Amino acid sequence: MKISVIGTGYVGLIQAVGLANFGFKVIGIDIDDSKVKMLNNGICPLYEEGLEELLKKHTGKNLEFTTSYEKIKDSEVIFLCVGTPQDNNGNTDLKYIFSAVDNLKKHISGKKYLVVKSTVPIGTNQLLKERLNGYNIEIISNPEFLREGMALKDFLNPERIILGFDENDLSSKEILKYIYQYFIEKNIPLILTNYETAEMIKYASNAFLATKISFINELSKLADKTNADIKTVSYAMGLDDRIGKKFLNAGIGYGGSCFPKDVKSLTKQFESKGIDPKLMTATDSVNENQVKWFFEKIKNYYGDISGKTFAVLGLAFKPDTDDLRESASIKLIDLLLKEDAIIKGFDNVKRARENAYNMYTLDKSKAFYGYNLYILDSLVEAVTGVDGIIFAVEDTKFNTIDFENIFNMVNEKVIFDGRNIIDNEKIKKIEFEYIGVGLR
Ligand SMILES: NC(=O)c1ccc[n+]([C@@H]2O[C@H](COP(=O)([O-])OP(=O)(O)OC[C@H]3O[C@@H](n4cnc5c(N)ncnc54)[C@H](O)[C@@H]3O)[C@@H](O)[C@H]2O)c1
Ligand SMILES: O=c1ccn([C@@H]2O[C@H](COP(=O)(O)OP(=O)(O)O[C@H]3O[C@H](CO)[C@@H](O)[C@H](O)[C@H]3O)[C@@H](O)[C@H]2O)c(=O)[nH]1
Repeated sequence: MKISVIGTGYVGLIQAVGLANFGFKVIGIDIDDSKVKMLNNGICPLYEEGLEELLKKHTGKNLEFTTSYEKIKDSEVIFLCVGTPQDNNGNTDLKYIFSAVDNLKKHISGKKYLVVKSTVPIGTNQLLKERLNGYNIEIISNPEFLREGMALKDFLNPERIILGFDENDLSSKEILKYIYQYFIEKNIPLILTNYETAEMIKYASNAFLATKISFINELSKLADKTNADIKTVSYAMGLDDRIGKKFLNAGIGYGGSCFPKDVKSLTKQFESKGIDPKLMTATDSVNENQVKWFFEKIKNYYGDISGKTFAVLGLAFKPDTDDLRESASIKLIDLLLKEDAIIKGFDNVKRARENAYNMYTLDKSKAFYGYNLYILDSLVEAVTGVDGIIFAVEDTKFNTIDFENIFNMVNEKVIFDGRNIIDNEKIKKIEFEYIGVGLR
C-alpha cells in the first residue's frame, strides 16, 4: 500500500519514517523545498534521537520526499501532519490545513483516505468533510500524542490510538486497522469514536497535563513563602495512584509547540460556545507568570542585574530536543537581556545551540539585544567567570556536573535551579548558594 504524509515536521517525519520502517511505500510532501532536499539526501532537518539513522535506511528505497502534490494520486492513504499554530488572538490558525486540503483536492483520482493527525479544534474534521464534499475521499481523525525527545519510542509504543470516523463511513476502519496492525497485535488500546470526541481527547489530554504543571507551579510560590519543600510535596502526592507522580515537577513553566497553544485554543473553543473557560484561563495565566516570577527571584538576589553575567544551561523547551518554540529558557533569557545582563547559553543538544544562535542573530525582534548573548559549545566555557548559574531545562545530564570543580571557575557562587534538578543539600555543602522553585 502506498501512503503519503503531508507535512514533514516533528509529527509528519516520524510518521513517514515509522510507516516506511513497517514496510509501507511512503511519500513525504512538504512545501519547504530546502527541507525536502535535505530529507532526500538522508539528512534530518530536526533533532530526534535515532531518526536520522532510520531516515538514511529507508530514503531512496521505500521512502521519498517531494514538494509536488501530484505524487499523491498514487497513494490510497494520506496522513495530514501540517502545523496548526495559534493566531494573534490565541485561536487555532487552520491556514496550513486548508491549503494542504485544497492542494490535495486537485489530485484525487480513485478512493482516498485522509487521516488527520494535526491537532485541530473540535468540529474541524467535519469542516474538512464539507470542504471535500463531492470528492471520493473519507476523513479519519487520528490525533497524535508523541512527545518530542522520545518521538520514535512513542511512535512504536503509543499508550492509545484514537480514531474518529464519520458515522456513515464503513470502509475506513478496516484500512486503518490494516495500517496499524503492528499496534493492534501489541494490544495497544484502540478507541474508535466520532470526530468530535477524538478531537476533544487530544485537547483534553494536553490541557490536563498542562493544568497539573500549573497546579504544582502555583503551589511552589506558596512553598517559597513558607518552609514547605515542593519536591517532597510532589513526591508524596504522586504516591497516591489516583494523582500519579508524572507532570508534577515544579519549574519555570511548560513550553513547546503544543501545551501553550493548545491550552489557549481550548480556551477560545469554550468562549466560542459561550462557556466561561475558568480553569483553562488559570492554567495559562499561571504558566505565563511562572517564568516572570522566577526572573524576579533572580533580580531580588542581586538588586540590579545590569552587567551581571549568567550561564543559562538548557535552551530548548525540554531536554533532548532542538525545538525552541515557546521555550521558558528563551523567555527567561529575553527578560535577563532586556535588563542588560550578559548571557552565556549552553544546551546539551548541538542543534538547540545552533537554533538559539540563529534566533538571536536572524530574528529582528531579538537581534537588537543579541549582542549580550553568547552561545557556547562547552558547559565549562559557559560557567567560567559568571555571577550566577541558571538551570532552565530539566536535563538529567546536568546532574553529573562536578560542582566542586566549578567552584573556582565562577565569579559568584550561586545557583538558580529553575527546574529543581540539582541536589540542593549537596550544593550547599560545597558553599554554593542555592535558589530553587519552591524549595531552599
Ligand atoms: N510536535 C509535537 O510534538 C506534536 C505532537 C503531537 C501533535 N502535534 C500536532 O501535529 C501538528 C504538526 O506539528 P509539528 O510540530 O510536526 O509541526 P512542524 O511545524 O514541525 O511541521 C509542520 C510541517 O508542515 C509543513 N507544511 C505547512 N504547510 C504545508 C502544506 N500546505 N503542504 C505541505 N506541507 C506543509 C511545514 O513546512 C512543516 O515542515 C500540529 O497540529 C501539532 O499541534 C505536534
Ligand atoms: O512535570 C513537568 C513535566 C513537564 N514540564 C514541561 O512541560 C513541557 C512539555 O513537556 P512534554 O509534555 O514532555 O513535551 P511535548 O513534546 O510538548 O509533549 C506534549 O505535547 C505533545 C503535542 O501535543 C503531545 O503529543 C504529548 O503527549 C505531550 O506530552 C516542557 O516545557 C516541560 O519542561 C514541566 O514543567 N513539569
